[in-house]
Amino acid sequence: MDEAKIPVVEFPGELSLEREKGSENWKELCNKVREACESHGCFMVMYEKIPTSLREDMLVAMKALFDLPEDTKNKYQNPKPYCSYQGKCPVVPLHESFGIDDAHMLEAAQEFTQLMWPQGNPAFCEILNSMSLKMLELNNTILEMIFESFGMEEKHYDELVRDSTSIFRVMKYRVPPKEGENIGLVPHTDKNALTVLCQNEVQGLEIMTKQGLWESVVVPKDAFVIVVGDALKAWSNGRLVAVKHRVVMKGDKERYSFGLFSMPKEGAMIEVPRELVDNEHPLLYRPFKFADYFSYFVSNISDDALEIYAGV
Ligand SMILES: O=C(O)CCC(=O)C(=O)O
Ligand SMILES: [Fe+2]
Repeated sequence: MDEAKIPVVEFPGELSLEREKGSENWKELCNKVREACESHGCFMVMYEKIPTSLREDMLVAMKALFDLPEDTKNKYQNPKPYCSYQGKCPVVPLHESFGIDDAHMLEAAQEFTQLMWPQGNPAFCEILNSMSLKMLELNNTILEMIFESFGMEEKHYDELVRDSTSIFRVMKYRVPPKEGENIGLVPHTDKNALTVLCQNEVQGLEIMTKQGLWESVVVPKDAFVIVVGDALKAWSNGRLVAVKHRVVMKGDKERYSFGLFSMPKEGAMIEVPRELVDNEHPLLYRPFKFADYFSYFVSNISDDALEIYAGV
């Protein structure tokens, strides 16, 4: 299998949004980000504002979480689809995950930690909370860059960020059997707006090219992978690509990954801004409530859910 050549964008260490905004460097960076979302629907970011030590702490903390007894992990139930603890799902037997709402808010991180460790685990809570906060900041920065590059009014960005919520997912993929199933996560597009992913050193993420071929994404140790989801694809009138991806396990090491999934709030509408419709880009999606689309997807799992549900 070929290795995917997805763009790598370096965010300068001193990237301070307020200071850099409007500068030529900043504009160049914004264009790079948008172009990557248009051509590939994903890219990698080197982002020094999340220190290596925090990433390492997160991976150690996650291992302890997944090492808890099955009964304890099963206590985590969340009414949102795909968020409750998922252990032995027959479709993806190697996959285990938790989806935690708004873990960047201290109370949410505390509540989750308390459920898993009734005797307390302040270190876990602190790591979970600060990692999700920093990943949410990165997510919002990238959204802002996309808006800037489209030359759109700031009010759109404000609306999008104000009307969004996030889920922090922690995932473990078991070592595959020598012979037999090695799929870690089935092919899908993310339904949310934008995803920021991070993983341990075990590779396995694959993306589908526009030609329909699978390519492996080799993620460098310090990189974050950014993935465009259906909500952003629809909002951008199809200009940004919601890339199809999956996880395939090989070798004899467990894979751990975690991701920040930002998405429109309950009740929020996705509507293509007028600026993104013209003769060359006729309107592709009608306005719709994200939550309704998500419910539609959950009950009609289909690769073309977005086109069927919101296509004009
Ligand atoms: O584990 C990964 O790297 C990818 C996870 C993913 O695609 C998802 O949870 O939607
Ligand atoms: Fe995904």
